[in-house]
Amino acid sequence: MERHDLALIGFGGVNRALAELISDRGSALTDQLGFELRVVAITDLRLGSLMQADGIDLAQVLALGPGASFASLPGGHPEPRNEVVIRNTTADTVVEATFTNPVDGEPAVSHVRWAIESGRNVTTTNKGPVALAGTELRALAEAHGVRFEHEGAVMSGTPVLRFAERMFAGLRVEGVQGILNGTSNYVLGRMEDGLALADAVAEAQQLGYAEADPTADLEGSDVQLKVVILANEVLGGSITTADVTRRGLSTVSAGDIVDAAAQGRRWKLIGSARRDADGSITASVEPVALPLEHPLAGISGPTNAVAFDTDLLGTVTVSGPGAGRIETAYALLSDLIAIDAGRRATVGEAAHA
Ligand SMILES: NC(=O)C1=CN([C@@H]2O[C@H](COP(=O)(O)OP(=O)(O)OC[C@H]3O[C@@H](n4cnc5c(N)ncnc54)[C@H](OP(=O)(O)O)[C@@H]3O)[C@@H](O)[C@H]2O)C=CC1
Ligand SMILES: N[C@@H](CC=O)C(=O)O
Repeated sequence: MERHDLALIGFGGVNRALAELISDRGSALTDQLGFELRVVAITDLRLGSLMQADGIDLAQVLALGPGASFASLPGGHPEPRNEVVIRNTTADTVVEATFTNPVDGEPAVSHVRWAIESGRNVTTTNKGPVALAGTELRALAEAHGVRFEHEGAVMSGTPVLRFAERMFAGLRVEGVQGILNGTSNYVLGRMEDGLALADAVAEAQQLGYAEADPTADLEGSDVQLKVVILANEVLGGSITTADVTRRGLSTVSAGDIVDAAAQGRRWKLIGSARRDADGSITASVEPVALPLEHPLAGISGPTNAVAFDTDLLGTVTVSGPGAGRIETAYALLSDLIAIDAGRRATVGEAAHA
């Protein structure tokens, strides 16, 4: 049985959910996938770092209480030492799930770069490296013969990037429009129910939907990153966040939400990108009061949806979870499946050469 050894960078909601999945499902998951997953390193800001080449006992680390440190375990250290761990781990694949920095993507961009430079595959749910350094990191991965996978960077575990790459290969996508942030969509819905903004945000944090700084969710910078990723990967653009105009939810009051409901409308934070006649891309993030009959008006809670405008099929809409710890851990699993499929294809090609 083939095995992938993993180094988890960041041990918050998403990477913990991946560890739980591996630990709880055990051999049933191995049988289902046709390969084994083993965690050999973990780093985290608070817990420090842990390297055990024979495999970490995930049940043991998942049971560590508040204030615990990896320093008390064999192979443990009180500091994360990300660069030391990433460059020296026995893992073949680095799983990056630290916080998304919407300004320059750091420290995650460096984590991904170190992993690729040291010949390791990367899977990440972190939007920073993909949106802000995607071109560089993809080229680096190709040069080093490793994979850079990031399905969870848009719409969490809903496999929208791979869907677009594979299913739209023979047509032209002219534009995308969607609800691309679970937290803000959840918050808007709860405010329609009469909850105060702060209470709705606290619920979204508790449920594991929100960013470390939820301002990124509410004020649209998280959606700005996702629009950049969709524009560059699906529309073939090369835009940056500076090319995406942005207005967030602070421009919508509780009164506006009540008024919209009375008029048969619902506020949604809409991200969009469109290829213009001259080939350039126009992109934006803004709250829009959609009429109830609009296809995106019924997308509620942490669910997201993206509508692709295509030349041959008209509009194709994909909806599904846009946030959540387990849902996002599934995105990492789907990346690991893609990494394993790539490895098998390479082995197969070598055997036929
Ligand atoms: N949760 C979701 O629904 C989704 C999340 N994502 C993305 O996935 C990533 C992880 O999300 P999530 O798990 O929810 O976030 P969390 O904040 O729960 O987890 C991030 C973890 O990384 C740790 N960390 C921060 N900086 C470092 C560092 N330099 N070195 C080591 N560890 C570090 C944090 O420590 P500390 O808490 O001490 O800061 C925390 O434990 C984020 O980039 C997020 O944007 C993407 C799609 C959906
Ligand atoms: N905070 C984000 C998580 C996924 O990217 C969101 O709420 O959508």
